[in-house]
Amino acid sequence: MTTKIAIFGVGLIGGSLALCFKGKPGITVVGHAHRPESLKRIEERGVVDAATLSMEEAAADADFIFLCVPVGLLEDYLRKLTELPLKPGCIVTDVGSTKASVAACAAKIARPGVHFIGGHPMAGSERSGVEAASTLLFENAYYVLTPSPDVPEEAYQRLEQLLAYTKAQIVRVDPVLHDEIVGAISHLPHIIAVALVNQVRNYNDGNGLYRMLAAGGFRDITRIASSDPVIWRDILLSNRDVLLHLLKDWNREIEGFITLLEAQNGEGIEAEFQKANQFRSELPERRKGAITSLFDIYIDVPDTPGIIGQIATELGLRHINLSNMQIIESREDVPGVLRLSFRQEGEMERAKAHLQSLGYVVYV
Ligand SMILES: NC(=O)c1ccc[n+]([C@@H]2O[C@H](COP(=O)([O-])OP(=O)(O)OC[C@H]3O[C@@H](n4cnc5c(N)ncnc54)[C@H](O)[C@@H]3O)[C@@H](O)[C@H]2O)c1
Ligand SMILES: O=C(O)C(=O)C[C@]1(C(=O)O)C=C[C@@H](O)C=C1
Repeated sequence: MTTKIAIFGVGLIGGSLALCFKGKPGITVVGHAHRPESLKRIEERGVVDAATLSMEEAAADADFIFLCVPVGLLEDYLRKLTELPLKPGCIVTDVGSTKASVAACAAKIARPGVHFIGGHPMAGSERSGVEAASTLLFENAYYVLTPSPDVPEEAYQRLEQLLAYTKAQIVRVDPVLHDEIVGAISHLPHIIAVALVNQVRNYNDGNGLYRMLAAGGFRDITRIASSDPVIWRDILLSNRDVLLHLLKDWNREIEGFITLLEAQNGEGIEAEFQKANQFRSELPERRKGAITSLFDIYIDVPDTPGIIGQIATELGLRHINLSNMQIIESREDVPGVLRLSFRQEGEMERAKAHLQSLGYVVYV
C-alpha cells in the first residue's frame, strides 16, 4: 500500500520535508505549486515524485497534507482543502511559524474524518526557496506539534511516526503557549536584527566605513535580518499581540542599559553580561538537544553563495552523516571557518579525506 504525501508550497521547509520523505518505502511525494515558474523550480530540483498546479490533484487520496506556504495563506488553504473530497483519515498539518491562528481556523472548519494537527519545525535558515532545501535541515532539531484535544491519539501517532524520517525530536505544545515562547526566541530576535541593520545602514549612508568595518559580532547577531520579507511580514502580523508585549519588555531592557551608562555603573554592566553569559552557555547547541556531537573538523571556506550547500551535498552523496554544521567566522573577502560535527569518528575521517581530496584545507 502506498502512502501519499502532498506538500503545498515546496520552498525551503516544504522542499526539505519532501527530501526527507522521498524514496522512503511505500511513500509517494506530490508537490503543489501555485504558478508554473514554481512548478518548474520544484521539478528541476527533483525534491518530489510528481508536481502539479492543481490543488484537487495534489490533495486527492493523500494520507498526509503538509501546508508549507507563508503564514498569511494558511487559513485560505485550509478553507479550500475543506471543500475538496479528502481521503477519510487524512491528516492535514502545517509548518507555519505561528500556531494559534491556524489552530483556531482549523477548529472552526473541522470536518469528520479529517484531522488537523498544527506543526512547526524549529529549524530553518535566512535562505528561502526550494533551492535551499536540505535533508539535513531538521536533524536533531525540535519539531513542535500542537494537536487540539479532539485529535485521536492514533492520528497523532501516525504523524509522529512519519516525522521520524526528519530525524527531529517531536514536542507537543499548546498553540497559544507556542506563540508566546516562539515570539520571544525567534520573532523578537528577527525584529531586533532588522532594526539594528537598518540603524547601521542609516549611519553608513553618511560614512561607508560602517559597512567596511562591520565584523564577526555584527554578522553573528544580524544573519537572520536577511530572511525573506514576505514570510516574516506574515509571521509578525500573525503574532502581533504577543510581539507588542515583548517589544515593551525589550524597551525596558534597553532603558536599563541607558540608565547603567548614564550612571557609569560598571558593576551593573558586568552583571548584565554575566547573567546573559550564564544563560546562553546553558543553551543546547544550535537549540538542538538529545545527541551531542563528538567529532569536529574545521575547514576554511571562501565566502561564496552556495558553498555550504555544496559541502553538505558532497558529504550526503557519500552517505556521510553530518550531525551539525556552523559558520564560526565569515567576513567579506576573507575565508570563513566552517565547523562540521559528526557522531562517529569514522564518518569524521571519511569527511576529512573526501574534503581534502576536493582541495579544502581541513583542521581537526
Ligand atoms: N524559514 C524558516 O526558517 C522557517 C522555519 C520553520 C517554519 N517556517 C514556516 O514555513 C513556511 C514556509 O516558509 P519557507 O521558509 O519554506 O518559505 P519559502 O519562501 O522557501 O517557501 C514558501 C513556499 O510557498 C509558496 N508560495 C509563496 N507565495 C505563495 C502564494 N501566494 N500562493 C501559494 N504558494 C505560495 C512558494 O512558492 C514556496 O514554495 C512559513 O509558514 C514559515 O513561517 C519557516
Ligand atoms: O536559523 C534561522 O535562520 C531561523 O530563522 C530559524 C527559525 C528561528 O528563528 O530559529 C526561524 C523561524 C522558524 O519558524 C523557526 C526557526
